[in-house]
Amino acid sequence: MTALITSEKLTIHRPGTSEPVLHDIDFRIAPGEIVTVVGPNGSGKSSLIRALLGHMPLVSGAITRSKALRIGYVPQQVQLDRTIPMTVRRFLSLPHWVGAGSIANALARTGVAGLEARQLTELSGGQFQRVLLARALLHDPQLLVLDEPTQGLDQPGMVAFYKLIEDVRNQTGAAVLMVSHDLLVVMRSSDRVICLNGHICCEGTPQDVGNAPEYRALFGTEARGTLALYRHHHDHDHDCPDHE
Ligand SMILES: Nc1ncnc2c1ncn2[C@@H]1O[C@H](COP(=O)(O)OP(=O)(O)OP(=O)(O)O)[C@@H](O)[C@H]1O
Repeated sequence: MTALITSEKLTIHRPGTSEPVLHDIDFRIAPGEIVTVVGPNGSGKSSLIRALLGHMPLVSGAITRSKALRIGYVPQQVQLDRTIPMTVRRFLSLPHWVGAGSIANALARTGVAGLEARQLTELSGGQFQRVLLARALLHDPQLLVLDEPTQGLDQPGMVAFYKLIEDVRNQTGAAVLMVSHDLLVVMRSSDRVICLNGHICCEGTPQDVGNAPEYRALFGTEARGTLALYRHHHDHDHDCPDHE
């Protein structure tokens, strides 16, 4: 299948220096795929995202994006002055006007229907992340790029959010490229995981990566055990609503 974005031997430096942040990154994401990038702090996850989006200069290598690719991006840091009054409706209509129907659909799709008139300052962390996701969905993206989308959410909030991402993928067919620290839950909903530390240490299915010595060296064996826990297949019922 034709990839939405590929990179070959991608190398980038820390801005203004000749110090490599990432080197020799071969990457691809296909339509409908959920790919998660994990790695320690400073391992270059956000830099990879920014480079793939064309926001960072390449030192060497090449990036190819499919023609007229529609991307919905939620950056790691959303610069918002939360003291300035702004309704959800207004936020979703910036910088381009968006019709009421599209706003209502996007909010419904992300599980926060009816919040149009609420002030951003009044939203909980989980509601705000869902509003950000709704904003990224407004223009019918083929690729959703989410850099640490569950910051500030508690464990049930994270699990619910990743479930929502899976639902969105299933409903819209959009591919999803995510950066996350939430090893405990994020890998469960991924088709493919890339473990980064300046270069690609290992990649593959969540199970493959969880078993990889490179991954275990970075995150320890406990992460693997937890991953196994989250990947297991249930053949019984119980009362926990977030647990499939
Ligand atoms: N604008 C910048 N100016 C200087 N150095 C930068 C800049 N952006 C990133 N870096 C450096 O590049 C390296 C990779 O940073 P990056 O944010 O990509 O890592 P990360 O894996 O996303 O980290 P985290 O998990 O902490 O978000 C770090 O050493 C960081 O200090």
